[in-house]
Amino acid sequence: MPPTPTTPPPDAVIPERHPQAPAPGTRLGSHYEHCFGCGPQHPGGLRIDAVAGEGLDVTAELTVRDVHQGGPGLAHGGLLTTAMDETLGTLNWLLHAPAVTGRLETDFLSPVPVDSVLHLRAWITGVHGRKIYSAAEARIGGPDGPVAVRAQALFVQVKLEHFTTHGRPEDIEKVLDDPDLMKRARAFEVNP
Ligand SMILES: CCCCCCCCCC(=O)SCCNC(=O)CCNC(=O)[C@H](O)C(C)(C)COP(=O)(O)OP(=O)(O)OC[C@H]1O[C@@H](n2cnc3c(N)ncnc32)[C@H](O)[C@@H]1OP(=O)(O)O
Repeated sequence: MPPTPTTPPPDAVIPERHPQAPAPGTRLGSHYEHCFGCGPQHPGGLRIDAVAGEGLDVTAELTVRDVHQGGPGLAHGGLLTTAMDETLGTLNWLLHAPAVTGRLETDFLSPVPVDSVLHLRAWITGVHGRKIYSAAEARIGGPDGPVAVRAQALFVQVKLEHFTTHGRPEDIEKVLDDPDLMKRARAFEVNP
């Protein structure tokens, strides 16, 4: 496949796990209670709860439900892209720095029927300055099942002010009043 903006440059590095990264096997939970991808307080969200891997990698599972349909009985492509984005986003826990998706490329290799259990895996492919390169795949039915979706991403590390500057003021206020709503902010408050 030819290089794209999500292909790490030759001088990108594979960093060490951050000393405060969650231990392998740790459930990473939600970075924000109302996040569509992972938030337990979101009424219709995906509630992805990734698990830290041994290296710079994570795994997660998602059961495709009726409400995720695009075509009859099949998962919507945007829904699948969201699941990839969220799983890739949890890699930032391993580097212990907030980052947002700058670019996300998704390849849909096969249709994903409703009721499928998707086994998601994401891993870091390189870091270059503030740019974090990563890749992910979703397999149907098990960790060794057929690959249905592949993705490559470029996340850009940002300061927490990214959220306080750009977010809707009432939501920011709620987080400031109750930092438990945003696990990431709390983590950095405790471990700056
Ligand atoms: C609290 C933790 C939250 C974690 C959530 C993770 C899960 C959810 C994932 C998401 O849904 S995040 C939400 C969707 N993404 C966004 O809303 C991001 C919107 N975009 C921005 O805010 C800015 O464009 C961005 C922060 C990504 C970059 O702006 P900056 O002004 O900080 O940086 P700059 O534009 O100088 O770019 C920095 C580098 O990244 C490169 N870059 C940025 N965007 C790019 C892009 N789209 N494609 C390729 N390269 C890109 C850029 O070329 C440059 O490369 P160099 O350092 O080599 O010069």
